[in-house]
Amino acid sequence: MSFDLRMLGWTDEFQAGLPDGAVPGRVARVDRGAAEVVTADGRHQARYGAQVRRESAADPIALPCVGDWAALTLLDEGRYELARVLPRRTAFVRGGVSRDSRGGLSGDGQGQVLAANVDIVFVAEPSMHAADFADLGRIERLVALAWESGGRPVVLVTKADLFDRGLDDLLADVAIAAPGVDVHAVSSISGEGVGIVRSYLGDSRTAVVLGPSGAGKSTLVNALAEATVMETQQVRAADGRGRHTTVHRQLIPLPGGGLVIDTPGIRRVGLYEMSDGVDLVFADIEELAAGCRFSDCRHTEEPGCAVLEAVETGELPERRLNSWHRLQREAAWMARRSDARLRSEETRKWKIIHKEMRRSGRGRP
Ligand SMILES: Nc1nc2c(ncn2[C@@H]2O[C@H](COP(=O)(O)OP(=O)(O)OP(=O)(O)O)[C@@H](O)[C@H]2O)c(=O)[nH]1
Ligand SMILES: [Zn+2]
Repeated sequence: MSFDLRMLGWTDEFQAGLPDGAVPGRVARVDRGAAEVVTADGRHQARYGAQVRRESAADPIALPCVGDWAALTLLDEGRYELARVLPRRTAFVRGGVSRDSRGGLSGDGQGQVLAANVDIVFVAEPSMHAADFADLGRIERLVALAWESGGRPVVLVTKADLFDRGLDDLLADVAIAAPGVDVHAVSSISGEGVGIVRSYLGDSRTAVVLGPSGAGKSTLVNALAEATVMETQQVRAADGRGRHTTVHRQLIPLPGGGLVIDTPGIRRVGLYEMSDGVDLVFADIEELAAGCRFSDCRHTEEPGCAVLEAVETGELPERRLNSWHRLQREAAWMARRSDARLRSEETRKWKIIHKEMRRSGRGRP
């Protein structure tokens, strides 16, 4: 089997970062200490070289992940070694990482990259979910994550065929929740919108599909792939197998061009904490907050809260403030749960707050 590297997303930019004599390959799956890579002449298992082992021991952010482009060295025995990860264009990172001033990633030894070099982030939100309508707050959260990754978010209102009361109104609401982001209605059953989704994957771009369980992600990927590359809920229910036992392909080339990355980590990515992205999505609230009397105002019941005032006057939809509160709670919860380092910081913060309270308490008449 042979592959045209360009069809796998190889660009001049990556070519420029390839050391002389190295063979380029794209990571399709990772295991401990080794990766499955796709090169121009097929699929190979490649063990990590000394540099990768050294760098990733210091900071797991340097570990190869699905979607990475790698420089491979051909060993004598015809085997490949993964010598180096080429600079990532975009990355979904979980925990402990921030972007530096140049937009690059700098880890603190805690982060993990879930997928790399993703160009398009489809945020799939079902128009109808059981008896519920689309959840605008969830769209905001996933769009925030998409921006944080460096990829371009596109919102897909899925299962559009199930929605029988004013889809245009719903799409208009979604557009408000995701400013500056394209929004499309999609039905994998009727085929509506599937062509539009495909059009984003021109020039061999790489996409992920984020969204809650049951949003129709697998069904959509199967429609794009024109084949069953992923098991949908129906199939899983039918054969009674556990939902997460299925081993499916993680880097899926589509017949019409473009690729989709799907890994268990990416599927759960919506649960992870986020910081910068939330600020971007809630720039309106951040701006209003500058007018609050207290600089650490939580916009709940504080006197002189400019955000609550804006809700009262109708300037800020109350739903948006509620979303912001929920995101703050979730982010704090996830951070507390997933990161012992943050946990100790949290303790320290509360110690300072309590000390501060005692101090100001003493100062009162
Ligand atoms: N009516 C309708 N049903 C759909 C559509 N897309 C998916 N479904 C159904 O919705 C259910 C869930 O679809 P999946 O594709 O498995 O959803 P998923 O987002 O991959 O779910 P997880 O794998 O749990 O994350 C299945 O029963 C699908 O047949 C659609 O466009 N219209
Ligand atoms: Zn406030």
